[in-house]
Amino acid sequence: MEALRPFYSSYFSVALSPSGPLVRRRVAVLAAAGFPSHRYRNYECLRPMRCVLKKNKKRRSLLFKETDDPGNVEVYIPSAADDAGTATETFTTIELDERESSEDKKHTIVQRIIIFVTSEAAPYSKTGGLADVCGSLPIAFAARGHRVMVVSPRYLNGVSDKTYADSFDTGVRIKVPCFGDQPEVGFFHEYRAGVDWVFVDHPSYHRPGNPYGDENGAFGDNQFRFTILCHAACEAPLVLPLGGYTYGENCFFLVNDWHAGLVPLLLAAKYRPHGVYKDARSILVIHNLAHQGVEPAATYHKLGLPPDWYGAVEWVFPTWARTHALDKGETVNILKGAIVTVDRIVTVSQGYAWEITTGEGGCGLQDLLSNRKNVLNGITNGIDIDEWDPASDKHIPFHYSIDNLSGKAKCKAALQKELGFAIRSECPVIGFIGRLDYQKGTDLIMMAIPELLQHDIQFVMLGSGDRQTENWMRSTEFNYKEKFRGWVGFNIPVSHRITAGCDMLLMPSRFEPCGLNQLYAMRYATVPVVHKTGGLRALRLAISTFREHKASWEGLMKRGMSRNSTWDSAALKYEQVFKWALMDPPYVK
Ligand SMILES: Nc1ncnc2c1ncn2[C@@H]1O[C@H](COP(=O)(O)OP(=O)(O)O[C@H]2O[C@H](CO)[C@@H](O)[C@H](O)[C@H]2O)[C@@H](O)[C@H]1O
Repeated sequence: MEALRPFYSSYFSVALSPSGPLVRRRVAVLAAAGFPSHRYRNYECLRPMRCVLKKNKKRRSLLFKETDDPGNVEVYIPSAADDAGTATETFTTIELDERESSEDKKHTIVQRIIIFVTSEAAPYSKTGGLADVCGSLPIAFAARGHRVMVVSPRYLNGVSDKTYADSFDTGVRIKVPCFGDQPEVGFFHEYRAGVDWVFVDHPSYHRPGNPYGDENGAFGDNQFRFTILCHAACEAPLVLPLGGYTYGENCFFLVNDWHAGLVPLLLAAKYRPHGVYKDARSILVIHNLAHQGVEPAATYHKLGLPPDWYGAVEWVFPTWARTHALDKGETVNILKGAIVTVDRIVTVSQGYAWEITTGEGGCGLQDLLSNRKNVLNGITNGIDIDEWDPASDKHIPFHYSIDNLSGKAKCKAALQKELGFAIRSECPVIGFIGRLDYQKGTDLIMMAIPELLQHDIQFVMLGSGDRQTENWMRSTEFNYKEKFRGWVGFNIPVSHRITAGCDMLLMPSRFEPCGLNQLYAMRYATVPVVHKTGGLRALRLAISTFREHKASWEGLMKRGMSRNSTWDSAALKYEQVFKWALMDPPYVK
């Protein structure tokens, strides 16, 4: 019996084993045993088997023992009733398929240990595109053979609670030294799609509203909430025995936006002086530079950093940006601290990587970012093609594909009906989905709507955020019942139905680090109209093309649909960045 190990821990010996063929052999055993496919990584060589396994949803534990014979592995597969798994006599010897050993040789990806730190990750928590990226890129990495953990808060607000239902309490509690105290946090865990989803638990994450605020505005203690997230994320790889093994120190931290920005500072100031994380690397992923985590300088001592590290986060606003005569402009800026300590920086498109080094796009940080140009890269986001697929989307009433667009017309009619518009195929339906703020150019829509609604169009707007814009949406709907619907709120199924049912998606963003909605729209044969091509003037051209040049319009729809926006090429580029990060010693030793 001592040779037996429960499946869950053996899984991670699979994942961590440096020996390729052995890894493949054990994974092949899991597949041959009919173990649900989401329990092991999506190695290329298993694809043929996965089709069969998808039907087998039954959860069973699996024990195995190694044999000296390299061709065979003995596995114990208890029946459901027998799940305690104590009998040893039911071992079965499984011979490995030849196909797999030959495929082994092709698998050349270097496995990395990757820790995402993020304030939101879909489907658990979402207010925007950050969640989409942190919900799907980790899965893409895991599918490529990396060991991946995503650390985000466990927000309980009565609405999202059910999304955490499959996570369990690891029982691990740690105290994080910050804010003049030792707040205790717990860790919940779910293993899904090859990724360890780790949820940091603390009472400050349990309240109504979204991750950052409620109807009264941003939460006043966000600095505290994300400081404990960063401390907890640094501890997670060291203290959580996920599947029996901790992730360990030799990892890559992918820190997303300012909420995770304290991580590289903690690695440099708190851990490395004590010999911990000496070989780890951190990569800052900037989704949106407009938010930097700026608070009064007096809050520095709360962050849990040594006093002599103040300079790293110190940020003095220029005189013109100060609010009153006594304001000295002295603040701490978490994102700035990350920029000056992190090993590498990635933005979510190449264009944005350049923009943030300019006065127009740098949000005050352009000089610091320019200084780090040699480690700054842009990698365009991909999209989750399982979640956003018009051929199988569970949120839309009819399905369609590039070969048969008839379902799209039905989705349009269904949307018109749902919104209370006249069901008219010849009338262009234009949509907008997004946060209602300056970045997304919603004020431009507000200015243009009276003129736009002179045309024979139907316009639907889904979004929440700026209170004034929300009120404007309500009153415009009241005044233009036939032509305008304002859906105030955050609703994922509605966003899918709008994406599928509209002819055009309007995105008059002032700046867009990458933008996901245009990628989703194209995949749904919905033509995006964006600011850069002439903004709302381009919309008039789009409307006349829709009406008068049906063949060109269909060509546009199909070209959009056939665009490859999967995560594969982005993941490959991130792997290159990992390689580069290791070529240099840690930026702050
Ligand atoms: N009211 C609502 N109801 C339902 N769903 C809603 C919604 N409002 C927004 N969404 C959804 O939220 C996501 C927003 O994606 P964006 O790319 O516009 O991201 P955002 O600007 O938040 O993030 C930043 O990060 C992303 C990711 O890197 C970058 O693409 C982007 O340019 C950058 O500004 C989409 O999935 C959209 O459908």
